Amino acid sequence: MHVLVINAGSSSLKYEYIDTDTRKTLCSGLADRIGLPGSSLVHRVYTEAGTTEQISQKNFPDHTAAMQEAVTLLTRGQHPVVHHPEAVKAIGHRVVHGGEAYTHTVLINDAVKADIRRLSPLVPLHNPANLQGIAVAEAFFPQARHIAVFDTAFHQTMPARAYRYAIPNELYEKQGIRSFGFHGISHAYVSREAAHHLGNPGARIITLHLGNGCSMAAVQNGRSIDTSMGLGALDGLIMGTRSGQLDPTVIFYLTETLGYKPGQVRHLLNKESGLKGLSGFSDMREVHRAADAGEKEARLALDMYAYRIKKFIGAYIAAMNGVDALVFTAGVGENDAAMRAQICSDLDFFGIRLDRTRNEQKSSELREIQISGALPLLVVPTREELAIAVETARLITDHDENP
Ligand SMILES: Nc1ncnc2c1ncn2[C@@H]1O[C@H](COP(=O)(O)OP(=O)(O)O)[C@@H](O)[C@H]1O
Ligand SMILES: CC(=O)OP(=O)(O)O
Ligand SMILES: [Mg+2]
Repeated sequence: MHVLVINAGSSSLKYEYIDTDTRKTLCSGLADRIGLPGSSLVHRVYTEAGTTEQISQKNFPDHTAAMQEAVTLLTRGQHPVVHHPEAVKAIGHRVVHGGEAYTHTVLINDAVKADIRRLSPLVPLHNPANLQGIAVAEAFFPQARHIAVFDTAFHQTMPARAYRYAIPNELYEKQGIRSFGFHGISHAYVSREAAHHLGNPGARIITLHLGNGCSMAAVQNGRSIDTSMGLGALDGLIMGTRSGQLDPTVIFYLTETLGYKPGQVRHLLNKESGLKGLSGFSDMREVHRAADAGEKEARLALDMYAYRIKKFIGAYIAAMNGVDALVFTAGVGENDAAMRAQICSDLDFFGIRLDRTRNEQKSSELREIQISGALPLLVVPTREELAIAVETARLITDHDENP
């Protein structure tokens, strides 16, 4: 089946057109800086002959304008991939928050959209953008079936002892306040690839998704049993611009003593914190450059980032009474050998011992980076879009076979 996958962010729109039978991406695109000056769309088409790239430097005032351009390039670009928008029959959308109701992929209808909207305050950077992506795609592809694949769904297997907060019961029972966890599409995909590689479906795996947003998961028997994000996508690890875990007292102090408004606190913790708050840079490559140039704040940011991750590794080894593999994925996890080395340093008590040469090698395939005989340390490139496409195709096939 051919599936168009849409991953809408607050100021970006990513898409991939995937053949789920061959697992091949036929074309992909990224529009960024939507609504800002200097927006652009990079559209790539992959053929037997190689990759062609078309860059559109137009200004995209909103996601609709970016999608319009994507449709134009898909149908009438230098290498059209579909001949008419009507040829697109299946569209898979990444939706970040699905709450407790969505443990699986679903066909999008008005009730599903209302639920995604209701959860928006919990993930202000994500669900509103996802809804916009759905609206725009529905307008351009009214004949297609639109499917939501949720970042929260994989973590719905967590036991109550992991997902509950120690606050009065009625806040869970009546208001639904609990931990959900995110990046589930990625944690599920890379843990499955790792278990397959190890030949052990029951493996205890710790997955480290280190991108702009960062989270870890403890996966046992293919099920998430704990994860570092919570009610929203702010808890846990230090991220590009998000704080990760902190004592809630910080929030009371900001609002009650320093006079911050709730919206200012939300902005501070989502957009001005993390690596950016510590070093001035949200992009890990720039933090490294600054640290290498001797900037102490950047060095401390790297130390804090790695230290936080080490503590979660320890926690998840305890949660699973052991571990069979660690899996690094996403932008930092896949590409940043120096950070992987810092995270793995001084964890030999757990059998974690990195091989320097293997760690430095670059590849777009799954690979092992531990010294021989040590705990498997894997780098597994995440393919969230492929995972969304496969889920979308599966749901549509199920529907058609059992209408
Ligand atoms: N070679 C690299 N070395 C270090 N960090 C990298 C490298 N390539 C990408 N990154 C980092 O990966 C992060 C983005 O990860 P990515 O998974 O693409 O994010 P997103 O959450 O937007 O999908 C950025 O902090 C970027 O600096
Ligand atoms: C949930 C989340 O943090 O997603 P992203 O990494 O795409 O921002
Ligand atoms: Mg990502």
